[in-house]
Amino acid sequence: MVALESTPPLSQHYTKVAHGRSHDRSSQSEVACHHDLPVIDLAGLMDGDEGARAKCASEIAAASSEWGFFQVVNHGINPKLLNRMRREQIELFNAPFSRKSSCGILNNSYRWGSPTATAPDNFSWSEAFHISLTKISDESCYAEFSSLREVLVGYAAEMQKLAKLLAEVLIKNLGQTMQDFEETIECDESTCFLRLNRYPACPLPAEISGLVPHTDSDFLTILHQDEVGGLQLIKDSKWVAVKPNKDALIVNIGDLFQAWSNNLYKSVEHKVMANPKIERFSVAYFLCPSYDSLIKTYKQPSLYTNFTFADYRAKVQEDSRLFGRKIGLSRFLRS
Ligand SMILES: O=C(O)CCC(=O)C(=O)O
Ligand SMILES: [Fe+2]
Repeated sequence: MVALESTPPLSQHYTKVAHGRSHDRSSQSEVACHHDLPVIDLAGLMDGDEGARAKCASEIAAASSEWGFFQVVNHGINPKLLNRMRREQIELFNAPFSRKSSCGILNNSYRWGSPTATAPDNFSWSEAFHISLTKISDESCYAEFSSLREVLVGYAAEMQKLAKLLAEVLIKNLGQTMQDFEETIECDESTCFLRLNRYPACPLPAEISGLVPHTDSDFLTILHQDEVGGLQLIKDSKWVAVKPNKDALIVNIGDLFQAWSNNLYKSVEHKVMANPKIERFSVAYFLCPSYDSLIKTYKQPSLYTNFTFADYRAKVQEDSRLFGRKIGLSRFLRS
């Protein structure tokens, strides 16, 4: 009963977008390979000797170039915090749809379906709170969900620490110092985002994606997924399914690191398959700079023009409005 009234009217919206067109999703429904995504033990980075740190750093750099995606274990984030976040997330999504869409909580961050979708293949069967972290300690953000505040604040702080640690490894691997990076990039907790995702069970999983193929518009993302599975990423032009690992967090490179590293690190397309029976939850932390931060490649000649994060977001929003999807980094390639 609760599930019924908490789920947004995805079916009605999908029907409108599809206009009775059947959707050829043959390229997406082909069976995904089951290569294992690299698993990197961060213990060496946190408290190892110089040799262990260097080995771990080179594994992170290699996975960022070859895969653009990897898993981390011994990441230092307390599993109790991860579990509490999941419980709070479920409670929040279980609220009635009318409440979620009207109460303005979490800085008006509730989204569902794909408002800009112009065709079935850019429709996502999911709902999310896409939360700017600027005001998350304000009590006024939480309405009746007051117990979410402490968990969200703690979760964002831990994710920020881990994301900064990984970013530092990737910057140093380019031969730069953090000072070089911070000359044009301002990146702290207030400029980042957390996204709570719910993928309700979907009656047409062969036709509709849980989340359509995309790359992330950030430096890097840290994802905590549940045991259901469904995340897939492109590797060597094939979709690879990520097997859930309860001890691991998933890290992926975003567009800004691909530009900064002049394509050494890869921001790869990923998507979530819809599930006909079971709902799925995930939480993503996006390491983003301030809007006026200048993204410039670490070395010349640069493949990309210099752009601010505000320029990037504006282009993504414009393309989504005009074409129903993001075009991304190729918009900033030098001609
Ligand atoms: O839920 C997932 O597994 C992926 C989420 C994702 O890619 C995103 O929020 O950008
Ligand atoms: Fe993503």
